[in-house]
Amino acid sequence: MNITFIGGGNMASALIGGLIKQGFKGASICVVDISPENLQSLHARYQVQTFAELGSASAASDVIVLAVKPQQLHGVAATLAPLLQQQLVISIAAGVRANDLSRWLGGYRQLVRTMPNTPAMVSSGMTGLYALPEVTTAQREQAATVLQAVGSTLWLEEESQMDAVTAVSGSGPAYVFYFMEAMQAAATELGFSPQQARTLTLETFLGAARLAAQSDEDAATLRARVTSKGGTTERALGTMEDAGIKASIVQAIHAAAVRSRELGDALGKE
Ligand SMILES: NC(=O)C1=CN([C@@H]2O[C@H](COP(=O)(O)OP(=O)(O)OC[C@H]3O[C@@H](n4cnc5c(N)ncnc54)[C@H](OP(=O)(O)O)[C@@H]3O)[C@@H](O)[C@H]2O)C=CC1
Ligand SMILES: O=C(O)[C@@H]1CCC=N1
Repeated sequence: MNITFIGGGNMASALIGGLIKQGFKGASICVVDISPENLQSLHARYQVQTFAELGSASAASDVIVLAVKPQQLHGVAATLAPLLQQQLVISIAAGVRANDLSRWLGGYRQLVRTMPNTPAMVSSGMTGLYALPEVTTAQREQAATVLQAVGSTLWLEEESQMDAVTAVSGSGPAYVFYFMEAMQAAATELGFSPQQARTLTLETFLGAARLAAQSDEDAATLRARVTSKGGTTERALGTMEDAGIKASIVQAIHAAAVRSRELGDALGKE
């Protein structure tokens, strides 16, 4: 399978890194980006083919992944439209609805909208997928092959669910990193070196995530198992509850979903 990425930024580089790790050859991946630095760095890291602009050579792939910012997608789609024949188009852009993108592509319907996340780079991605009704079973499998190569996938029946996927797992790694930053800052304040603070924090996240993944018990039960009566965890969690942290996280994720819908509404007017 030959894949062209249009846009070679953060998310494209995470997906390409994951694909290469899974055995995809750099030579079968093309990247089109307007930034020469991005192209040089991707070529140096993964030996992918690079193009400064989209032309018939770069669009001749089996799969075209649209990996530019949502606000850049309309312009890219207009350039791509005349080059489309039977390639499967996969969009990873937040907010942009499949029917709007299809309209920008001159009515092209072989289109799967997805929402991956950056852990794809280490084969631990989580991707939501939604296919237009015209997408064939073979094309759905093709899309799943690309995204399953870099992690887990979830097909959505309703495109509106994509706003929630974006808010939970698309943006989610950033929430986890934010929590990690706070834990590392606390560990440093409590006397550890930055390296020690990183190890303590990372191993705790990895261990807790593995435990949760392998356990039959839900997160609340696992949390209760750490929380001894009158102990240290109880004091920490009480402090977090008093500060309304859980409610804030829930509110933040709702805000992200609203932003995804807003992007879709605004760009849908173009
Ligand atoms: N980052 C993430 O965790 C995730 C991002 N996404 C989605 O992925 C998409 C890309 O995000 P991200 O990688 O973070 O963004 P980046 O800005 O890092 O990458 C986009 C790249 O596309 C380039 N570009 C702009 N216009 C063109 C063009 N006409 N032709 C080719 N390349 C172009 C940009 O250049 P320049 O910077 O000069 O404009 C930039 O290098 C977005 O739509 C986002 O919603 C989805 C899931 C997760
Ligand atoms: O922040 C964003 O808009 C993109 C979509 C999900 C993660 N990053």
